[in-house]
Amino acid sequence: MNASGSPARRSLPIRAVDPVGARQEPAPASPAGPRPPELSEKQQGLVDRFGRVATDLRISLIDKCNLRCTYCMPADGMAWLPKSKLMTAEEVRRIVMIGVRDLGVRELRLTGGEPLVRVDLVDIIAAIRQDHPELPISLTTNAVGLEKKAEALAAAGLSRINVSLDTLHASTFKELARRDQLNATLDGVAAAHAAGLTPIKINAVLMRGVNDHEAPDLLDWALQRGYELRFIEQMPLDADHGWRKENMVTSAEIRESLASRFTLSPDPRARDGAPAERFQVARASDPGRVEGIVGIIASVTEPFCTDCRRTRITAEGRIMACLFSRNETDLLDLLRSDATDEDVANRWREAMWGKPRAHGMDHTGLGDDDFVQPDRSMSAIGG
Ligand SMILES: Nc1nc2c(ncn2[C@@H]2O[C@H](COP(=O)(O)OP(=O)(O)OP(=O)(O)O)[C@@H](O)[C@H]2O)c(=O)[nH]1
Ligand SMILES: C[S@@+](CC[C@H](N)C(=O)[O-])C[C@H]1O[C@@H](n2cnc3c(N)ncnc32)[C@H](O)[C@@H]1O
Ligand code: SF4
Ligand code: SF4
Repeated sequence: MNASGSPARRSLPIRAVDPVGARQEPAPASPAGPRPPELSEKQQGLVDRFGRVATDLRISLIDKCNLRCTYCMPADGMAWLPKSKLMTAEEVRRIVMIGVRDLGVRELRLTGGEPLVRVDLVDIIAAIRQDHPELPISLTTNAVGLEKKAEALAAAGLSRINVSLDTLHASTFKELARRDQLNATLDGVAAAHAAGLTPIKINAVLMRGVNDHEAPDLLDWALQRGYELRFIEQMPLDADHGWRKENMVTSAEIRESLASRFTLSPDPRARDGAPAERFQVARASDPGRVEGIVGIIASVTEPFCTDCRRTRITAEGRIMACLFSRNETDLLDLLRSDATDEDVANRWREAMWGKPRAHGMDHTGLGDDDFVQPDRSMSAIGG
């Protein structure tokens, strides 16, 4: 046993990799390819075959949602996981403990589905915070119902939130999210701001002919409130499988639309593995005065997979090494057996070792002929 009372861990062989060089090479033939010399325990993080190291853990707490965004969920007919198949609060806590203590995880994102739908969300956050006083814990949410929960979440130890908001018009919200909840979302964001869950980031997916003309208005709204807006290129992760590359609003188009009112210049801060490319924003009428930051997450036209630092666990406890993985690795069966933390960590390492190079394949190319959309929608993976 070690000092924390857990069974001592064996030293595992993990490939010694050159992150930069490895990214230039073709994908290894198989995840089970030659194994590297032994590294010390501390180096045994979530390393993959391409030298990337996952330090950013994203856990989906629930597959259910109270909205039905067209780019994510179907209008109806989605089968929810039974409660018995969802990770319990204690299981989530244990996974985070293993990730942080043994595998080099440095930040945690809780997502879904809609994480606010999870009744024990505050308790989950409080328990994780108790274990990890310094861990950045963030939440990605649609903010419906956040108005009543923001203070409790902040008190439990949540660090910050990202809120999805695609439009400032009630009718467009109803069309996109198939629910009439714009005001609930706006009230939720304001409450989060008041509770100090900052910096607040706003995620907007632009859909051609629906809300793509709103880009400058959304940015204006976010700047006035001190929020960091990010535009997201739509990815093929909709339950209806209706995504078409030619219909997607591209990063280039978004920048062009913003240029009607704003001047963007690259944010000098290092990107540091973040999906969003950030720009400093000034009004075209006053280009010398930077008013805030806007980000563009161009997963389709400017992929960032070479610097991916993410590891995901779905609500039913499966590791998805990549957002587009078609292979999943079950952790819940281990968690519900008498397996040790070391067994869990080893399975997690193995799963991440086999992480695809990009977009679930050995190359980037959402929408290419050989790209296969995962069966799961974004809501069922954990965005
Ligand atoms: N291709 C790809 N896109 C991702 C991934 N993770 C998140 N995204 C996209 O990025 C969007 C924003 O994600 P968020 O959960 O708000 O957070 P983030 O941008 O990852 O992180 P922060 O900036 O640190 O708050 C998601 O809605 C996805 O569309 C990923 O692993 N791969
Ligand atoms: C799946 S949601 C889960 C958390 C929460 N329900 C929310 O909407 O913020 C997480 C993020 O995924 C994004 N998303 C969903 N489907 C997407 C798609 N097809 N392409 C790009 N982003 C998508 C949403 O805009 C949201 O910001
Ligand atoms: S994007 Fe978030 S809010 Fe919209 S349907 Fe998907 S899970 Fe729900
Ligand atoms: S598509 Fe996969 S490899 Fe690329 S950034 Fe997302 S999770 Fe990472």
